[in-house]
Amino acid sequence: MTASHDLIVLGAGSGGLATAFRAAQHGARVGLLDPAALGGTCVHRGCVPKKALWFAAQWAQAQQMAATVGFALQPGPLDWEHFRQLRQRYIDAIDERYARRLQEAGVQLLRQAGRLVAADTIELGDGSRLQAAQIVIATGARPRTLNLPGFPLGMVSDDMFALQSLPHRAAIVGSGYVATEFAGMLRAFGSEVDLLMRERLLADFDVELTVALQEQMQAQGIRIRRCSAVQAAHRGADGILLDDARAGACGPYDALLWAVGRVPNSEDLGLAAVGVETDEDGHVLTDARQQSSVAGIHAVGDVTGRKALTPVATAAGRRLADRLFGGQPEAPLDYDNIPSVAFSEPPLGMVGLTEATARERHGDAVTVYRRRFTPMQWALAGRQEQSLMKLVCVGSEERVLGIHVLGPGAEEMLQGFAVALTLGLRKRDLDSTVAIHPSSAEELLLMG
Ligand SMILES: Cc1cc2nc3c(=O)[nH]c(=O)nc-3n(C[C@H](O)[C@H](O)[C@H](O)COP(=O)(O)OP(=O)(O)OC[C@H]3O[C@@H](n4cnc5c(N)ncnc54)[C@H](O)[C@@H]3O)c2cc1C
Ligand SMILES: NC(=O)c1ccc[n+]([C@@H]2O[C@H](COP(=O)([O-])OP(=O)(O)OC[C@H]3O[C@@H](n4cnc5c(N)ncnc54)[C@H](O)[C@@H]3O)[C@@H](O)[C@H]2O)c1
Repeated sequence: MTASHDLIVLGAGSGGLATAFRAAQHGARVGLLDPAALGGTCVHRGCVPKKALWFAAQWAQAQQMAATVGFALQPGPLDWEHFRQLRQRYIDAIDERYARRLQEAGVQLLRQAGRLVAADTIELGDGSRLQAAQIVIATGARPRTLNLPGFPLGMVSDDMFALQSLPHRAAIVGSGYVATEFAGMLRAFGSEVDLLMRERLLADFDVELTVALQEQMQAQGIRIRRCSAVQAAHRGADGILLDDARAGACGPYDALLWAVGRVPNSEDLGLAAVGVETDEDGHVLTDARQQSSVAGIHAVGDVTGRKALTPVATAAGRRLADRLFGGQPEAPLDYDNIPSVAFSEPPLGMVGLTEATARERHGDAVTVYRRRFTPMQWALAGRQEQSLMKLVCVGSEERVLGIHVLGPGAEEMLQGFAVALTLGLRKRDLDSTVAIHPSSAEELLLMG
């Protein structure tokens, strides 16, 4: 069989699309397979619909604050179905844009699933075969399900975006990104929210900021049950009930969200038969250049189990395509300096190392600066909560290893600081930069 393509990509989510576009830019003949809508999790079940809901939650709070500061308006509930339709229209337009751009780029799009039958051969759902010297697995991940009684009574994050009305009483199991974000959003819309956490909130973030976030969430009325161990869910006369081995009986609830992590879409890809190694959870094992255990087969994005973020999948795919088809030297992704924001209420962002990781690596050479303050817009509206910012530095030069921000604006503020940190930012660079005033971001320049 002669090669039909130079590159075949399985999955048209963030990672697959980025790889396909970049490879086509370099002149490669690219085949892109996906049986589902273009854009994958991020566009249809992740970042985009989530951020739309988060904006709506911000507007719900802005209504309250506007009324407090003297606007003659009566804060009202969100017309959930109207907003869902607006959101869907926005998402449909993204899907259409991708289809048009793929055509313009000369990428052959096949709306089918594929699986490996040899190191250079993909079999499609209809039994036809494609061949290419380079294959990229970008099949993403899906919500984890738990094998416990009554699990189907609850929803996973995908289902949250199809909800037709706001649940009055909601339980959320988990303490990662999805749990924290939905807890904040549902509470902002007026739901009663119980958050049942097995581990600490947002375990990848600096503990000092997650403790501050947890306190603010509790002050907003979110009931947090720590060290939870949910064993079963069942339906009672007035809603869903949970059996928690530590917290006891919980509920009743109108809605239950299992936010207990994600598992890779790798089991139907024929990986074992061609020798592609996976870890015990099914993530495709890759080296720093996205290469799997089989020459010519690569993987990017959530299926690899590395940081499961859209820009990471995109960056990995682009670098891989540059290396394979652009003749560019290897530039492995620096996983230490990936900025990330949890769209909690308020948002929590970080780039670089937490204080704990910095101390593990550098011991007493670490210096920490922090600042707590009430943002002006909150103070005006009578809110007492404080923003918390933290710089983690190392050595006599005080190179900045980590920047952490909890508070309004964190989600926009951190991107520029992430550039500086990547370029080797030192504390004195912040000291000598002229601030923008009045702003929250200037506090990062005024520490110490
Ligand atoms: C609720 C939620 C909110 C999130 N919010 C954010 C956020 O704010 N910021 C952020 O950076 N990240 C966020 N993420 C994470 C982000 O969505 C993922 O990291 C990103 O979508 C991963 O991209 P991917 O290309 O690896 O996989 P995906 O986007 O999942 O794409 C995989 C694609 O592969 C296809 N596929 C599967 N099997 C096959 C097959 N055999 N053949 C062909 N195609 C196949 C699927 O149909 C899918 O379209 C969020 C995730 C969730 C769940
Ligand atoms: N803002 C963002 O960038 C954003 C938002 C959402 C998701 N994401 C990405 O998607 C990934 C998945 O998010 P997630 O929140 O589903 O996963 P996560 O890995 O962030 O958190 C999983 C949570 O599930 C809990 N858990 C696991 N098994 C459990 C059990 N049996 N009982 C109770 N709790 C259990 C863990 O304690 C943890 O709190 C994230 O890691 C992140 O990379 C990013």
